[in-house]
Amino acid sequence: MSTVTGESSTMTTRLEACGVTVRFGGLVALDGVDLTVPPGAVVGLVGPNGAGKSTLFAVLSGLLRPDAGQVRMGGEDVTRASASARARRGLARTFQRPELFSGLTVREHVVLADRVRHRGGRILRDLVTGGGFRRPSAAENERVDAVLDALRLGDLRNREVSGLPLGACRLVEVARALATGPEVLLLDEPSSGLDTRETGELAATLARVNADHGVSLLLVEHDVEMVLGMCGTVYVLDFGAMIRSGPPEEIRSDPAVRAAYLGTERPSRTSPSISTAQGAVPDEESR
Ligand SMILES: Nc1ncnc2c1ncn2[C@@H]1O[C@H](COP(=O)(O)OP(=O)(O)OP(=O)(O)O)[C@@H](O)[C@H]1O
Repeated sequence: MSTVTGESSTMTTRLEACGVTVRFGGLVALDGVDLTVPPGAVVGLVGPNGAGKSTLFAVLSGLLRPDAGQVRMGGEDVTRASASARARRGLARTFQRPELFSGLTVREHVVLADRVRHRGGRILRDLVTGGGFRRPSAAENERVDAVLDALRLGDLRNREVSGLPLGACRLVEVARALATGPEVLLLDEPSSGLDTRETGELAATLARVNADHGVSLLLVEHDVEMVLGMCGTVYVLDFGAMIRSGPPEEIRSDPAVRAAYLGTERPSRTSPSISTAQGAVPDEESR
């Protein structure tokens, strides 16, 4: 990406996809896709079923290497960097189905993440020697409590995560991610399985995390309303192509976006296996 003066603007972005193409056999799942996550931004990625959202998420998080194009962090090419190498550079993620350790408490999840950040490779030695389970130091307690309080998880801190409601498990994942000190947090379908009230609460919490910690957020979501409500910039994928990006008010009224969601005026298909679009972009009147 260049400015009109030809000066590269990539140093101002935390995470970037540049011309990313992914093919699965004859199917073009992503076709030269661009996406930018600036510092402190809340960015959303939406699209009908089969549009390529999960594929782009996998490329950005380092689980899938693209056939063409680049992924950059802070302007540096990380396309060939592993997921763990990207994590060390400040990328964290949550999962559609929370990946937590059932025997550990909420607090222990965050303590472990804090130790990964502050003790680095020594945590492996600690786990072998039993040091990983030592009592947290005063400094660790202070940092962990700050994260738990930020996510309003204080009352649940000593509860084992097994048995917690899904909404709380999602917050534990976010807390664990925050404790690693990320610059960018990728959220994979954060509203999945939550009801309207829980989704609203989660959106408010994420907005607070973004405002208070300056962490850039990228949400990949089926819940278009959640994305339009909380993101400053929304990207819309359809059939592997980025058909629009812009502020929510533009996206909401864009004819191409509405057509993509309503399944009309579709571009020609690259594969007959692509499923029918579901859901619709809500208009202002129906909100
Ligand atoms: N491993 C794979 N092998 C072959 N085709 C794949 C593979 N993964 C995804 N696809 C295809 O790539 C296209 C994009 O899939 P992807 O899962 O990225 O879409 P999506 O937008 O996340 O869809 P959904 O909203 O339904 O989760 C689809 O046509 C899908 O069938």
